Amino acid sequence: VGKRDKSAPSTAGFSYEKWEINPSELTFMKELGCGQFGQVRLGKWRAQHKVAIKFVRQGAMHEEDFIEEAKIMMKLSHPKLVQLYGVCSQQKPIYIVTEFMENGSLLNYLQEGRGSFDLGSLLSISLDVCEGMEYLEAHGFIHRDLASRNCLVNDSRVVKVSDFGMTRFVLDDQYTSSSGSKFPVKWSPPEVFNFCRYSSKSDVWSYGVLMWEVFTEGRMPFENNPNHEVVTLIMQGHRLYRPKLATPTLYDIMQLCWKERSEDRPSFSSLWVMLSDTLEEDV
Ligand SMILES: CS(=O)(=O)c1ccc(C(=O)Nc2cccc(-c3cn4ccnc4c(Nc4ccc(C(=O)N5CCOCC5)cc4)n3)c2)cc1
Repeated sequence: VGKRDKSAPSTAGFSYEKWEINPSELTFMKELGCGQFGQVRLGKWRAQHKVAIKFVRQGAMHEEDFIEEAKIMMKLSHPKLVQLYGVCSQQKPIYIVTEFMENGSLLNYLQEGRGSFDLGSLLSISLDVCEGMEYLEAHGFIHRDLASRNCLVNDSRVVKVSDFGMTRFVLDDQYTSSSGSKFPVKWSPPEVFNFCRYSSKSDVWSYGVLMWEVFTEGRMPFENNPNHEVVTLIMQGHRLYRPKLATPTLYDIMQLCWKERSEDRPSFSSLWVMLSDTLEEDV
């Protein structure tokens, strides 16, 4: 096993591949909630490192495909991405072990803190997510379900992107089929809800909706419209309104993310420059 970052759980055990964690080195603590794959708990690795542990329910995931992909995902490392530490795949259910984020989902954090955010903190949240996505874009990695519910907040109030690429292993077709009740239509561009054509530019569309969630402090996009109505509205050219807390410049940036043609949308790297430039303007 190559030299590993001491802070991240390394397998060390001679009998484990470097993406495998020895389950006997994990202790389980409080439940954090339930996700698409099942229960998530706080845990400790080797008695001192706090970690989040996902227990993958039987029948919820394409497990072999995921284990294969985990080797690649382990290599994706960035301060604004929730770090995958490894998997325990020698038993059922399998475990997915990641860095722990004390303040939970960004959506919950926005809703609980509604009324307490200033423009600077909302912009800082948007920049954190943009930086994580810029790294994925640079590595040709598509998220496929970017939304505030899939971002997490740590105890230093840093926001990180989570569960990137994981939708490819979901077995629930209510979630994977674009007509399914759980498909993220309100975060999807036309080329995705019509043809499932995913790209970093479809992630940019979702990022625009995430910015709308941030500046509305966790409201539901198109809250009075069911998914099928949103498909029609978007195809007719309708878009989300300007959130009160968003300056016209920030709303212009959101609208660039919602250009109908994916090639007309900005990259995450140019989004980062545009957002950073508003820092001077909004002060
Ligand atoms: C994109 S996808 O493939 O469909 C997919 C999406 C999501 C998931 C998934 O596992 N979701 C999921 C569900 C629950 C918890 C997690 C989840 C995952 N994590 C990874 C790192 N840290 C966490 C974490 N932290 C939490 C969560 C809740 C609290 C909490 O109780 N709070 C109350 C008091 O105020 C502070 C917050 C605290 C920390 N929660 C992840 C799985 C698959």
